[in-house]
Amino acid sequence: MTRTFRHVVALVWRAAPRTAGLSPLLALTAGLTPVVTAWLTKLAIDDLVAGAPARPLLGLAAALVAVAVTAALVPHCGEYLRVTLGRTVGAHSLDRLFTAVGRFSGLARFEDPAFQDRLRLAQQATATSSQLVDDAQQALRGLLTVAGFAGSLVALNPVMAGVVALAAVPTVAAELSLARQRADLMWRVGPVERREAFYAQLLGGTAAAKEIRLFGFGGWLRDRMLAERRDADRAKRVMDARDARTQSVLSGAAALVAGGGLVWALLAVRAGGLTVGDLSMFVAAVAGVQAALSGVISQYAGIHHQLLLFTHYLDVVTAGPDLPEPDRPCAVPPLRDGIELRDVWFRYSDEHPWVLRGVNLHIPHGTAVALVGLNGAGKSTLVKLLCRFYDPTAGTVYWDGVDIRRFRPEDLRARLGAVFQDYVTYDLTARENIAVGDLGALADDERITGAARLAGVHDVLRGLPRGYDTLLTRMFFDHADKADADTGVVLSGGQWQRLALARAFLRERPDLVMLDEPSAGLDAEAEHELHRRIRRHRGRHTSLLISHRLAAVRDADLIVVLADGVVAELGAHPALVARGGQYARLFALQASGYREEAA
Ligand SMILES: Nc1ncnc2c1ncn2[C@@H]1O[C@H](COP(=O)(O)OP(=O)(O)OP(=O)(O)O)[C@@H](O)[C@H]1O
Repeated sequence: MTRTFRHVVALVWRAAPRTAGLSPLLALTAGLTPVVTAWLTKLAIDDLVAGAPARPLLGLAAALVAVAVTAALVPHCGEYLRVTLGRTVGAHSLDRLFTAVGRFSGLARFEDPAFQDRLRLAQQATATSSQLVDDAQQALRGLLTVAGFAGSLVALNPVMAGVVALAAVPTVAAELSLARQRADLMWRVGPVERREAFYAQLLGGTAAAKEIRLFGFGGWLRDRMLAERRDADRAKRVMDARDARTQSVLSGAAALVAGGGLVWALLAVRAGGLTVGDLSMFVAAVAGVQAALSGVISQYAGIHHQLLLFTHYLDVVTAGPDLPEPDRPCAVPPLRDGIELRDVWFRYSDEHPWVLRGVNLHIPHGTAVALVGLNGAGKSTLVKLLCRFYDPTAGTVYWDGVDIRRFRPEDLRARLGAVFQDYVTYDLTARENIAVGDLGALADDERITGAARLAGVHDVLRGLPRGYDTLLTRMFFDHADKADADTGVVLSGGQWQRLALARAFLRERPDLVMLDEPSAGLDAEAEHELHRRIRRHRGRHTSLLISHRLAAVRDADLIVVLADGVVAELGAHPALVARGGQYARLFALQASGYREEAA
């Protein structure tokens, strides 16, 4: 916690040094105002009782007015500073968080549920950092009030200071214990609330809307969501009851101690040991210290909770690289000879089964290689290894004879083009959906339309209500313009797939293009046309095509059949058919399907 606290202070200081410097000054002013008011009141009462002349009295009254005006203004300035500081710190920490996330060049960390949980909590920390600033400021202010009263009382009458301290003890003890319990509760309830949010998202989002309605399992999800909510509420109710009980006992005890103190002070005034002004100071100090302390302690609870969230934030921003980085990275040369996988073994983690069990494969430069195999054979995994999203568990991938671990991942990826099986449909305009393949082309109409033409989607995009600048989502509309078709459209599955292809084609002259089932969403005619275009575009570049439709890969220079984690068959289509192995069997099966359809 101390480490986190130090980091948070440094973060706040870096984000907004001037505002961060001003905040304690305001807290100091706000914290000491009640103490100064109590002092001035005590002095005025003592002067009154002693029958002092009007001038000093008027002076004290003027000072009281000035302090009252300051006390009225400071909270507004403080609120403005607090909100500003909170926003600046929030934006700064969000920037740092996602800069750190962007540095993770592999995928394994993102697929780890514990990391996902941590990232969510870290994001929460950045979103609520203004609360942390607020709590810290309020706590500082409360501490100053307590210290001011305590110092004044010690100077005035140490016995009185002792009585006030005694009045504060039950408050401190109970509030501290409650604060810890509340922080613990938030921690325990967090995962329950996240599960509730997950079910709510499924029930209200578009992703599962079709299946929920078709299969009718909305009620089942709702029950689960409500069960999570009930669990969280039950835990909170227990805490609320404990809170109410403790607070009642506490308030009673504090009132008793304060009342006892008051009796003692009254008797002391009567006996001449204290002045009437001292009595007013005593009353103000007891009330001020008790109020400030209970505030400080509830703010402590808030700070504790926020610091816990920031611990996750720190874990993410200080995490080391997820893939080993080369000490002296090599430049990635243009591919000349080819890519070689030598005895590559891979599994997603020690708990997962082996996916690749010693793959040996040479992808010669300038050839069209097709990768085929049954579901789960490891084809997409192999593509991900070529992009270095993971490192092989054993074995090596060579790029013109150089181990790809000696390159910076971003340099290697700059030479690749790919369409993944699970390509993304971005809720952006058509132009932006293509341009994310190479943001330098965002304003370059020729390149954008060229890529779209190649992917066979240009006519569709040109015909949209706002052409390439049409938003490809109905997500961001408010109620007022939802009937206006110009505000956004939804594409078909095949059209989206072509858009993803255009994104990959945008990158100029990649050394290796990988297409993982690029035509799965296309009709047969469109698929044929697409492959014709890809072949034309490929020119002398190396390509790796994954497809379950073997007719689409028969023209490849080299067909690789992946089975049981190894390369089971390798060769051109005629040779593989002649060999009569798995490829020949699958090809015959698919061909007979088409023949039957034709018949
Ligand atoms: N991120 C992952 N974490 C753990 N296991 C994974 C992950 N991705 C894939 N797998 C597993 O690895 C194996 C190979 O998956 P992969 O997607 O590479 O197969 P594929 O040949 O592309 O299959 P398909 O033809 O169905 O697309 C499968 O058993 C799959 O469950």
